[in-house]
Amino acid sequence: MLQIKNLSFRYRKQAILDHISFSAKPGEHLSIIGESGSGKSTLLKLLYGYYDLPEGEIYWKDNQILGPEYNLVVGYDFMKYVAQEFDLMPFISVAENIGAFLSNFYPEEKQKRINELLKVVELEAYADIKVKELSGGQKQRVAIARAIAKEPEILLLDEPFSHIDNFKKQSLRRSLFKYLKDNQITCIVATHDKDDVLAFSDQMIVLHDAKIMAQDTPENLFNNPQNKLIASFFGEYNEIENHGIVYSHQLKINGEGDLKATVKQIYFRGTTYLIEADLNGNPILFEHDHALKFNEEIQLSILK
Ligand SMILES: Nc1ncnc2c1ncn2[C@@H]1O[C@H](COP(=O)(O)OP(=O)(O)OP(=O)(O)O)[C@@H](O)[C@H]1O
Repeated sequence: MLQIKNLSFRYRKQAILDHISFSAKPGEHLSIIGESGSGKSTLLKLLYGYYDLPEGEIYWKDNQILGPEYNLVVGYDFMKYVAQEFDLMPFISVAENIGAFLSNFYPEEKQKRINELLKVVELEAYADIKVKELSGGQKQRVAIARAIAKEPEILLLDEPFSHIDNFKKQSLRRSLFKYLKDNQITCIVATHDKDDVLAFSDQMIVLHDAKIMAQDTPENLFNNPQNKLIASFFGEYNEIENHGIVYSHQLKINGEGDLKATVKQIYFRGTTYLIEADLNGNPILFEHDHALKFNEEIQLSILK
């Protein structure tokens, strides 16, 4: 079990994290979300032992995670951290980077393991290419493969797919997160992307004003967003008098609906159109299966 007890941290005067506590079981997938600057990366660095803790404690099983004051070399063998700036060796190949920390004692085993990792991050075709010749997204995938090469017990991922294009992102995400679950590797992911969370996380933590604003399963937080910050992570939403937070997909055109609005903007979104309408002088957003006309009068009802 990963246990974070009463952790507080500041860089200078401003509190970045203020009495944070949570835990994660072996094999669990936990996401940390929050606005830019809310302390997600700082929290991952603290979990890794990158900084000394002024207050609070972090444990993995019976090991206390300690900072540079106690450890000559930052980090622990059972934990790997993939930062936003991945620290690779540019002049050697993708395969050599991935295998850099694997034992040379059994070369065949090592090659087999490298091939398996190349497959997880879908880089088989790039095995012999030097890392300096890769794009940012390809480098990110090498960094992930290298981090899981020695099967850590915990993997800390900071925006793991931020450099990866949409063509690759979906399948890579499924492949990596399935690999981590199958191998019972605890995974803590700092992310801005709901698609990293919804289908994969066992629990999610929302950081705001240096505190944990909410902690629950993605399903519960999605279904009952307690505030606008949480709703905005999941998608477009409205705040409607007497109804509270209503996602755009929860509004439907209905001749008997009691919300009378006028269409003002239409945005094509692929499977649906996002329509912005005027409701008593305030903008309201809803999804619809086809485009509507500018200034068309409509009636909406809420499906919750
Ligand atoms: N080394 C540092 N020295 C001083 N302040 C720092 C340092 N690193 C981060 N900060 C500040 O701490 C706050 C939290 O930063 P952090 O990188 O943890 O946020 P984040 O939630 O990961 O942001 P993002 O989503 O943009 O990556 C920010 O205000 C940032 O400016």
